[in-house]
Amino acid sequence: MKLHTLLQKLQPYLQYNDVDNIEIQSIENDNRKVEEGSLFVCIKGYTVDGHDFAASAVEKGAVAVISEKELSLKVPVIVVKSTRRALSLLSDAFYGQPSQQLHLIGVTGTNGKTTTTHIIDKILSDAGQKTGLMGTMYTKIGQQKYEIKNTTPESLTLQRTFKQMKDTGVTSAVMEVSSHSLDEGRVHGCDFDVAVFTNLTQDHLDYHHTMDEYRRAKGLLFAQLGNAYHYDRPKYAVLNVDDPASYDYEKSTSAYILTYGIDRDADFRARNIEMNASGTTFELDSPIGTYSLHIQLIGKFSVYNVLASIAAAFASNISMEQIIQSVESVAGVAGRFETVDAHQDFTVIVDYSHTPDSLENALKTVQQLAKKRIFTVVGCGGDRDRTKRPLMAQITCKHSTDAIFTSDNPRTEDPGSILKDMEAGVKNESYVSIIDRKEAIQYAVNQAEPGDCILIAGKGHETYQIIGHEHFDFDDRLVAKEAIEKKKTSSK
Ligand SMILES: CC(=O)N[C@H]1[C@@H](OP(=O)(O)OP(=O)(O)OC[C@H]2O[C@@H](n3ccc(=O)[nH]c3=O)[C@H](O)[C@@H]2O)O[C@H](CO)[C@@H](O)[C@@H]1O[C@H](C)C(=O)N[C@@H](C)C(=O)N[C@H](CCC(=O)O)C(=O)O
Ligand SMILES: Nc1ncnc2c1ncn2[C@@H]1O[C@H](COP(=O)(O)OP(=O)(O)OP(=O)(O)O)[C@@H](O)[C@H]1O
Ligand SMILES: N[C@H](CCC[C@H](N)C(=O)O)C(=O)O
Ligand SMILES: [Mg+2]
Repeated sequence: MKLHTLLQKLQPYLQYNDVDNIEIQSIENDNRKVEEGSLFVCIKGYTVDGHDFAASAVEKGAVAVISEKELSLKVPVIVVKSTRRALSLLSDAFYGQPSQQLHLIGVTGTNGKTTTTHIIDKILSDAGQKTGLMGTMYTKIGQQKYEIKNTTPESLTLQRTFKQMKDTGVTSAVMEVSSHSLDEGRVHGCDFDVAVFTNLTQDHLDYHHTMDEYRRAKGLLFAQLGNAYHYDRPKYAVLNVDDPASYDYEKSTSAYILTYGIDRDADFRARNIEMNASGTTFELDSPIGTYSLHIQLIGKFSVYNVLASIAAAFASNISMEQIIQSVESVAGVAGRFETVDAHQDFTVIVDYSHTPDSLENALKTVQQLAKKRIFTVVGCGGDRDRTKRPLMAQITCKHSTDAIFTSDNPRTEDPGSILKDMEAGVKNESYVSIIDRKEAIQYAVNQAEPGDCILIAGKGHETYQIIGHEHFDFDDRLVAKEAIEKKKTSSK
């Protein structure tokens, strides 16, 4: 593609000299990936400044550079106010605006994004569509899964992935949209058709600093959604009426609104919810009638995720009969309230609750199921929101009989200091702190008696533990199984 054509997408009112004949073969924002013919975009990051790598990018073959300041280089340097924004718009243009050719559903909110995207993906693929999915666990194109670094990748990867989806026949894509990605503008240039809001509770205050800022970041998804009757495709915002942030988002979007909820009246409302160990039943009021559902998922929070998914699928023109058939057959998402079965006589649940709200929801659900003691093994991630640590410790002590604090992913923080931050929230409570997560799980397993329940919270599907900058193999589900086997062997 000609650089001149690309730049017109960026700043159509500006004339560019010396760029007429420059052909761009690729866009890169990492000098290590630059090849002959690349356009290098300098991003001032949180750890390093991409502008420092511009000269090296040119040596490797970059034919032009997008920068936030003048640079003295032997290739044209185009100065823009925000290179992150430029990267999003240029990537969208370079790959032929692929998201406009997909039915794109974005899901944002503190908790439930991964679960909701998976339910929506199942409904759409059961309806015969080839789908794409992007989120915390992986990128999926059809049945093929690819590793992913961020929940929402940066714009270059994102647009390249949309192009790959489009080229392989995907018609609908569903993705998690993190608050970080909205704040950094990774999703500028994405043409969303449906935007879903799950909920807003405390997390990521290390990044956003205040809940107002965090709420504003999530709201950007609804603000960028576009008009209800713009283009030939209607746009929908799917909002949770039981969460007050929805009222802000409703004001910030000009898309059609579909609401869901349990406690308040909504377009999609669940009533008469009944839960047992094998699933949940409820009555669903919808704009086109009332239905009875039995889902295999457990907990009030699961009902919210199912309602959000139903509304998003409805906005995607799937019939209610098809939607209900699909949601009733969803068995669960890996690492989300996943039970570990090693033929033991107590229950072990691995769950990805790593925020105060999700931990409380998970524990309240465990309380409804547990017959006897509840052991909770939980830690808090390092290099992340410190203020959630004492809260998570309080919630653990409040809803468990036995609280066992341990390490999550300490990253570059001292695991002992993270535990101290947790312990500060529960000065008058009883708990045990065991830094080593494997030992903590073994401790809970050794104590558990028939009928007890162990909740291992925080790491869900993760198959690693990050200590320092290194990833070590660690899977709560496997570690719990091994611990159970060890207990059985030692009691023989
Ligand atoms: C704090 C934050 O958001 N960081 C994100 C940010 O990284 P950064 O700004 O620090 O980048 P950097 O490493 O300083 O590099 C700056 C520039 O120099 C370039 N570079 C760098 C080194 C080099 O040798 N050569 C070079 O050219 C880099 O390619 C980059 O363009 O931009 C990167 C690209 O988009 C992200 O991968 C990275 O996410 C890091 C890994 C991260 O941990 N992010 C978390 C906080 C996050 O975004 N989480 C949300 C999920 C949250 C949730 O699920 O609730 C997410 O969407 O993943
Ligand atoms: N709707 C919900 N409301 C509150 N808690 C929920 C909800 N859905 C799931 N949870 C809890 O949050 C945990 C994480 O769920 P999920 O992975 O779907 O969320 P997420 O928003 O994708 O999280 P992340 O921000 O880490 O990507 C689950 O293990 C469960 O304990
Ligand atoms: N998307 C979240 C995941 C947290 C998972 C938890 N295990 C941790 O490491 O804190 C984050 O990056 O903050
Ligand atoms: Mg997720």
